[in-house]
Amino acid sequence: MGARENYEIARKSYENWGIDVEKAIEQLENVSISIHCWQGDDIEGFEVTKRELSGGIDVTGNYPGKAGTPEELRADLEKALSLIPGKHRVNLHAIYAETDGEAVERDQIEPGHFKNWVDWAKRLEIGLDFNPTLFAHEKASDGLTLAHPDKEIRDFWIRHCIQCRRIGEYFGKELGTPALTNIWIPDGYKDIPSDRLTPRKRLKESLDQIFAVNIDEKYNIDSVESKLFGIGSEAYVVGSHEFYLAYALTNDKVCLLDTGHFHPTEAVSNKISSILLFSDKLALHISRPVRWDSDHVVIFDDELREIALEIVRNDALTKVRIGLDFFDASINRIAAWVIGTRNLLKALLYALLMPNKYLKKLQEKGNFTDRLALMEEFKTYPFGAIWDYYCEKNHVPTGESWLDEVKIYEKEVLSKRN
Ligand SMILES: C[C@H](O)[C@H](O)[C@@H](O)C(=O)CO
Ligand SMILES: [Mn+2]
Repeated sequence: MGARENYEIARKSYENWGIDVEKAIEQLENVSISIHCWQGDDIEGFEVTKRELSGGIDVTGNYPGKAGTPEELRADLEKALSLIPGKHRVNLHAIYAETDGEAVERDQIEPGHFKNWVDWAKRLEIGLDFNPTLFAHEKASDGLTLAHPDKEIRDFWIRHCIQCRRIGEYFGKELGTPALTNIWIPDGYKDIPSDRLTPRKRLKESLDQIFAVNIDEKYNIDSVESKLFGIGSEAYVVGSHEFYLAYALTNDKVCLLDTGHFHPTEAVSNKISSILLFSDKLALHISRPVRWDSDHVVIFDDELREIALEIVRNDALTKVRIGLDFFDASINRIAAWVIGTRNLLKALLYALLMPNKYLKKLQEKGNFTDRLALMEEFKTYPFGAIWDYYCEKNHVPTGESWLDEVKIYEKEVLSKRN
């Protein structure tokens, strides 16, 4: 039986529950995932002055074929994008600037250093998102940046973040879709602090200065990303969840939740409805923490489906900017992007194909038996046939056949790199 016939049969099973499969497909086609460029080169970037990764994050593995130039990274991203259904965005970091061999300090970077990325995005008709890089730098060597006691260091990073917002604005203007410029900082302490408040006051003041520069939200949207702990900041992180949630809500900024930045038993899916009740915007970094913020490739697990369900059930597909954030150097890096992004899209399709309205009604009536029974039965509905049809409709390989293309690319391109 062909994919089309399988799809028709599957569609009927969903339609028996009043689910409009064509509409679900249409909704998914409008979702743009922000795909992080840093999976492609283990967060090395292209700065002329090469620096070690720091900031309490780490990439492990040494799978061959890593992108070493902007051209290679763009080619790898293009390969990955060709295997993922739909139109997506690419998320850049400041360290991916192209400065023509000249060492440019981070507080001096400019939109022009990202012209090649913008030209590339124009050709692909995709949007770009952005992040200042407040790690892997001598001015962040003690693990403090925007909350640093030294004003000179704080000012350096404030200037960097302002420049990054201008770069985001440039992306938005050139590409016709607002960039999300996300601030994440590593600031924290390894051991129990004697004063938690003062660094937080400094971070608040630094953010106020960064956002005092007026940039039209038509072009650039600002988000702030919290964290629970990092390597070397186990006891205290200045930009905690409570800090940034309060900051975002009181300053009309977007709160960004990274799924690896909470206690291991805490679920980000459970936070989405609460935030959306008080804000009309939210951003996510979907990752997979394994025992800690390990940034494993996203898999089709319970929490991913639950996050997708929360976005769909609450009609929030247009309110939530969904991004990915993982970096695994132990497997083919293009496969990592494809696996993670396809899984996220699968989870959204799964959520769109649930009888969400009916399930809500069951809960309101207190019929928890039917609620549980249906939620479980839908796990084995013929979802795979709808997914295959979706891939076919969007001209990308179905099932695992995309892997053959990655293998060919590995043989013809990656294996020839130094
Ligand atoms: C490289 C990213 O900006 C970084 O992963 C950040 O988003 C983060 O999640 C740090 O743990
Ligand atoms: Mn993140």
